[in-house]
Amino acid sequence: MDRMEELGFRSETDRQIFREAAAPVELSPFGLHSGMFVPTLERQGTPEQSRKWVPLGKSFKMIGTYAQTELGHGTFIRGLETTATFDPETQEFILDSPTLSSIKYWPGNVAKTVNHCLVMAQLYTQGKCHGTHLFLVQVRNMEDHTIMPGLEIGDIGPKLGFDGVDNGFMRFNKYRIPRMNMLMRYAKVLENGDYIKPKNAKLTYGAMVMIRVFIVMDAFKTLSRAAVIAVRYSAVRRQSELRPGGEEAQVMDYQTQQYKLFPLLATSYAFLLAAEGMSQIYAKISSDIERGNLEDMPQLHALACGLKAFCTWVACEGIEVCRMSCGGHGYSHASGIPKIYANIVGACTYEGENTVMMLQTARYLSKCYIRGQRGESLPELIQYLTTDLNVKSTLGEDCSFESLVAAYSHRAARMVAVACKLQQTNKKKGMAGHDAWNKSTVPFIAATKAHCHLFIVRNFVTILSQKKIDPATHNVLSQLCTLYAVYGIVENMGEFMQDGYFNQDQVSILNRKVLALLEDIRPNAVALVDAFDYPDHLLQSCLGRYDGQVYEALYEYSKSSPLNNTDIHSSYYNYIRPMMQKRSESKNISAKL
Ligand SMILES: CCCCCCCCCCCCCCCCC/C=C/C(=O)SCCNC(=O)CCNC(=O)[C@H](O)C(C)(C)COP(=O)(O)OP(=O)(O)OC[C@H]1O[C@@H](n2cnc3c(N)ncnc32)[C@H](O)[C@@H]1OP(=O)(O)O
Ligand SMILES: Cc1cc2nc3c(=O)[nH]c(=O)nc-3n(C[C@H](O)[C@H](O)[C@H](O)COP(=O)(O)OP(=O)(O)OC[C@H]3O[C@@H](n4cnc5c(N)ncnc54)[C@H](O)[C@@H]3O)c2cc1C
Repeated sequence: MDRMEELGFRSETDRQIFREAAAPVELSPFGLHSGMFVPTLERQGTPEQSRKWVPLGKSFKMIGTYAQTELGHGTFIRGLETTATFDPETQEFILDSPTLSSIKYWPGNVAKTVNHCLVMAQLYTQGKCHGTHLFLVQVRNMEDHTIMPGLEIGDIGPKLGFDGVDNGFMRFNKYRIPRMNMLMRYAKVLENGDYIKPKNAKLTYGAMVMIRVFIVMDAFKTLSRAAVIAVRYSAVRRQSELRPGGEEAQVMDYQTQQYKLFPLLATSYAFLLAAEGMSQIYAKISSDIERGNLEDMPQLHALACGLKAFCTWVACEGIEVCRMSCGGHGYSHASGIPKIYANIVGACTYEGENTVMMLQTARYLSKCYIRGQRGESLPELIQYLTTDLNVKSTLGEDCSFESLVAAYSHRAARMVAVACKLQQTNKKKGMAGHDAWNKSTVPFIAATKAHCHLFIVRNFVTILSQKKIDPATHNVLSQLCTLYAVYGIVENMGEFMQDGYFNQDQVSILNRKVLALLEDIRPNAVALVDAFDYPDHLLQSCLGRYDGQVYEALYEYSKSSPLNNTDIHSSYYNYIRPMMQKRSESKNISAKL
């Protein structure tokens, strides 16, 4: 922290980049403090509360996290069981974990690091429950870091990844906090216990929306790092004869290797631009919300949920492809890829389990579809829902951006319509609304993925058509954008072809185009990953080193393995030799084999 002050890093984004450089591939134990705890104090506290607590958070006098999930509930926030009951006599809230399943479980850095938490709890006052609200809770003594009386806190144990984060459990036993520790920007409890409700109960969920937006950028960061490693390694690795009798080929010259990696390279660029676009939309709508204009809150929620789920699912699948494309060395921690995967795959679960998030977006699409059918106006990003589904593709050999965006719009509009019609049919069959919904959620998930895919393709195309980029760079980026879109069609052809939108000739054009683009991109592949400019220190990879000295690095890495500290390991003396001796004694086996 002091070093960041010395270097004059003021913006949180710069500080985040510094933290990543200082502790590459490990997640900082202060990520949640800076990424959730402090921003939530700023956005959900009253001006007075923010003025009091935010400086303490930013100076790390107060170190916090976001404690919402419980043993029994993570997804269903309204089902959380931790209670915060107002006591007007003492002007305090009494926090309690009334059941085993109500124990807070998973909150990052709660086990050993933080001294405060933002706790999501069911608010009770005057004998009535007003739903979940956020409370600032001191959990450790500020002098000696001991756990405050009335709390049980511990670590939840080893996880798939996230080793830098001490995810913990926390149990409240009638734990008292001051009334003014409830974040009261939107909802309030007055001294007499009266509850003042917020303009919208979901304003309390704002911290999660913000992090979901950040996670879209994380999906880019992690996928692009894996792509850098895999593409650089594919340029260095020579294996097998491409031409009989010739020298062993760079594995990057195999068409299959290109088909594995170049679409992921294109996806990395697409996700970077999508993350930037999502952040701009978030900045605009969240500032409207802060000014009390909640009109676009549903659109922001839906977009953040959908992109967070879509991008993390695709990134995690892509990182695995990158790992496997590096053969055996990809499976070693020396490659750097397993750690990337282990740390990001949790994002398919945290900040909203992906399926649940997709269904939130689907719910929004369902409502928009109905509005569109009534001829009501729709937000710009959703207007494609009124696309004329009788129109067929005009795609030609050039696979123009316009024809590609039209294809993605048609596919998404068609699939949303299919899901909505199933929902409506279910209702007409006499199903209750919730059953009609549940029995159409599989097609809604598919439709929502198509919706997100359209957003990313359209965003990529829009930026290429709007930004001033030198012709040579524009040409390469256009190749990547076309590859991203054409590859997405080829890999999901059934969804594009179900209503005959493409004819057979157009399908052949697309299959030829994707292979031609691999050849177009091959000469620039290494330059395109170098352009991300990740230093070796950040990649922590023997395979993805900028200098390409892979085998030297692997050899040094292996020699540094702790198992090599001694020639003979203690297990020989403790287990192997006694076993061998026992065998030879019992079966007169000659010691000289
Ligand atoms: C300032 C710069 C800082 C930079 C610093 C660097 C930061 C870098 C960070 C990047 C990476 C971060 C790493 C993170 C590490 C891991 C940390 C993990 C933390 C957590 O996991 S915290 C816990 C997260 N938990 C969840 O997300 C729970 C998910 N569940 C829910 O959100 C809700 O339960 C629900 C949405 C699924 C359902 O809610 P509910 O039942 O109440 O609502 P309904 O489905 O019935 O819908 C009712 C209507 O409410 C709308 N709605 C719901 N949610 C929202 C929302 N959030 N906003 C707006 N509107 C919302 C629905 O759309 C419904 O509306 P309708 O009109 O009635 O349809
Ligand atoms: C690495 C990591 C870090 C975390 N950090 C934090 C933290 O700092 N703070 C915090 O509070 N929490 C944290 N969490 C907890 C996280 O937020 C929850 O695990 C997450 O919200 C998912 O909730 P759940 O565990 O209840 O999953 P569940 O919802 O129980 O998921 C189980 C299955 O049920 C399905 N399902 C659930 N509801 C529905 C539905 N309505 N429709 C269809 N299917 C449904 C899901 O799709 C899933 O397949 C973290 C979790 C992880 C993995």
